[in-house]
Amino acid sequence: MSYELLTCDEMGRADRAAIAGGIAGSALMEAAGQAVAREVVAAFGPQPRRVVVLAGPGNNGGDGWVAARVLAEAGWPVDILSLVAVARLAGDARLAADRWTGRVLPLSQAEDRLKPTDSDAAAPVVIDALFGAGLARPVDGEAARLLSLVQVLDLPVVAVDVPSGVSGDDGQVRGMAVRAALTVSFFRAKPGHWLLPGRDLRGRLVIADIGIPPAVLRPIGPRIAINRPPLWQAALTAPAAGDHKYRRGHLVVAGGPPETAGAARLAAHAGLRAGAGLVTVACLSDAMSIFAGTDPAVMTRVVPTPEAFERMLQTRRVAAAVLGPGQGVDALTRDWVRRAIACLPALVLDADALTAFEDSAADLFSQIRAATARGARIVITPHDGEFGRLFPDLAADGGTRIERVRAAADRCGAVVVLKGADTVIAGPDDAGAPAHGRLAINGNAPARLATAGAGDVLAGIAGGLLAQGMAAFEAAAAAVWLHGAAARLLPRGMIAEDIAGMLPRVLQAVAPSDDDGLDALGFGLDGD
Ligand SMILES: NC(=O)C1=CN([C@@H]2O[C@H](COP(=O)(O)OP(=O)(O)OC[C@H]3O[C@@H](n4cnc5c(N)ncnc54)[C@H](OP(=O)(O)O)[C@@H]3O)[C@@H](O)[C@H]2O)[C@@H](O)CC1
Ligand SMILES: Nc1ncnc2c1ncn2[C@@H]1O[C@H](COP(=O)(O)OP(=O)(O)O)[C@@H](O)[C@H]1O
Ligand SMILES: [K+]
Repeated sequence: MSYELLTCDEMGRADRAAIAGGIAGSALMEAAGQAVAREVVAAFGPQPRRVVVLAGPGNNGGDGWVAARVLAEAGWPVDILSLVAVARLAGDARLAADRWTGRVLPLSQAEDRLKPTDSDAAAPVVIDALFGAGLARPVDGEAARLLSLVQVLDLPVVAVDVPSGVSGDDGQVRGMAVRAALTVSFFRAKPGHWLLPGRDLRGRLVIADIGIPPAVLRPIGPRIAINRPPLWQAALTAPAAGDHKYRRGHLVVAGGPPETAGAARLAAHAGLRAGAGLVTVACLSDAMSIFAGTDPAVMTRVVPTPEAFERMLQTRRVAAAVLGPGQGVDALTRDWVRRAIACLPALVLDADALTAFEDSAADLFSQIRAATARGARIVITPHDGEFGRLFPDLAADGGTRIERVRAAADRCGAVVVLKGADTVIAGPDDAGAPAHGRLAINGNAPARLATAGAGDVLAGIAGGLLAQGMAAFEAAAAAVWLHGAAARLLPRGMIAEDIAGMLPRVLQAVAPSDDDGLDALGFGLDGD
């Protein structure tokens, strides 16, 4: 199983390298089209069913012509609607079209042929081979008309490479796209298969081997990956015989005022579950009874002044801290954050610890940079709203989600976890920094995680992993995946408090260095 994701440009380079290495482009296209046909048969066969191929002007269309021929040879009734005349096709796509011996329907017959007829046992299957990696502008005109017909008729769609109109680079829809039941792509998946709305529109994803040798990736050096355990599994620490609780890592969670104390409680509990040896909530005296009276394994320490907080961080063998959940958007939070950054080896800044710097983001970033320069591991975990407060220019006009998170990590020097349904984790592109420009897209989080406090749990998990010494990028990516996996084990109706309780099962499953343990959870590594 491969975890790298290739941008359309990187995929093109892989393609060209394979061709330069002696594999004919037409052979790659043949393999791609055959894979599409094979998946159509597997999903909709074995009884032949009427198929309509929508073929575009480039190589994506070429794959469609090959699939059409292979299906027709297997006895499936196939029609082709081509966006351009065959005479206008070039290269491998032209070769593929020239091998088609059936009819090519004029676009004026599209509606007639797409509509289910009385003689159809089932609605026709549409192979969407209009545009793939070469999508250059919004889909409009005839292509949009064809896709609208498919959408209105609600036909089952198999997309070649990506649903036409979805950008392989960022999952955004340019113009229009229709939802596929199945997408067959080649060699490696693309970021657009995993970022919304592309992830939603692509349906089930099959990545077919079309004979491109993996060695072509070496000079390309892909830096985007789907967030899966092999990315960080080796960095998880297991309790060792000689451990005591301080050696496993002391995590401090900043506790806020009584009315929002639940957030820090969730984070503290999750930090313990993630494996911190001990967790202390630091708070003012008015909240002490709340923190002390709840989670028996979590300790509480009253720190009446910022100086007392700093002294505690310096004298209690603190390995990491989580600041922000329910802490309050005020000068006191800023003060605690500055002191924690200045003296701790590892830190998660979430929620209020980010919002409190809305008007002084540059100040926060310069402190983070100074700390990471001396080796501190810092993770920030904004949702889109918090991200917009710290990076208003990037949020307003920062390109794709990937580009935005990358630019944010470069600017602030921390590992950035941009939370959402398709959480993205990015490390800064500093030469020599351990995270050096790496980026992971998470795909395992169920929508039921959109519940109050889920983010506090995530911050606690990340803090617990940092406290055990994990590198920042690995800890952040692992936390996001473990959080999603834990939620997936819970039924609808789950609330934030339930998540940490599933961590033992999830951690047990990912502890081995192979993937076998994951099967025990009841969900495999494929698809999502
Ligand atoms: N890489 C690999 O390893 C392999 C890749 N393979 C396949 O190749 C696909 C990439 O092929 P590709 O580069 O020819 O691009 P493709 O997606 O066909 O689009 C380009 C054409 O569409 C046109 N066009 C674009 N946008 C448009 C719009 N909105 N509205 C109208 N027209 C628009 C554009 O026109 P132009 O911009 O030139 O005017 C051009 O004619 C890839 O997705 C995969 O399926 C396989 O064969 C096996 C190996
Ligand atoms: N639709 C969704 N699908 C999957 N995960 C989601 C979805 N919505 C939110 N999440 C996840 O739930 C958590 C919510 O965090 P956050 O926005 O900070 O909420 P809170 O402050 O209430 O804890 C994040 O980890 C986010 O990635
Ligand atoms: K397509």
